[in-house]
Amino acid sequence: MTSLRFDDVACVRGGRLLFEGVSFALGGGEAALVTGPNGAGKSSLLRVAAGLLEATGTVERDGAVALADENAALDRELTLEAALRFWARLDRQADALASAMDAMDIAHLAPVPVRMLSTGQRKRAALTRTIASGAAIWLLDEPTNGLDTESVGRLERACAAHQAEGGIVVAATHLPLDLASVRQVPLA
Ligand SMILES: Nc1ncnc2c1ncn2[C@@H]1O[C@H](COP(=O)(O)OP(=O)(O)OP(=O)(O)O)[C@@H](O)[C@H]1O
Repeated sequence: MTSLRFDDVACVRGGRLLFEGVSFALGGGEAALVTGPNGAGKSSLLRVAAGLLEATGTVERDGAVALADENAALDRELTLEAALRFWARLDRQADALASAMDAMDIAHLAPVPVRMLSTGQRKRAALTRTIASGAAIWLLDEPTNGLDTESVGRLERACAAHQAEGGIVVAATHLPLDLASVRQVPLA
């Protein structure tokens, strides 16, 4: 059963305590919104959840994790489709790519080199990579940054579908994001 649990988690970065006493537990179908001012540690919390950053306390995850942050890691010289296909093959999810591209409405951008994409298009591409990953736990860092209203709706529907299939969504954001079965994780 997919799950993500933080119990009394604290994180120190650059000699500074970012957060402490963070506890929450998510099961399949549930979501969390991580909020707080600039520098509060939202991105750091997602990296802790992904196992990329050390913290004290207990972090338990059951399920594969996909982190969508500002580093989309898409080859700028490849076409969008080729860049996404590279990751989909590695994730053994080649069959999932077309529907993920449709979900974020980027199929028409398939032949465009990644370096020519606009900010919002690049963001939609990064989210497509997560949607196509097959991972049960999505960690989304400022996922609506740069997205137009329609794209925010598309992302919300993709999250709803993922949760309906038993997935978990954790989003760090300053902007509203409508997620089902959501709890707040405020960082001071
Ligand atoms: N590699 C690093 N080494 C040391 N300190 C870092 C490192 N990366 C980030 N920090 C610091 O950790 C703190 C929290 O950063 P983080 O990116 O997690 O905050 P955030 O809440 O996501 O901020 P924002 O709302 O601006 O995106 C900041 O003070 C930042 O300078």
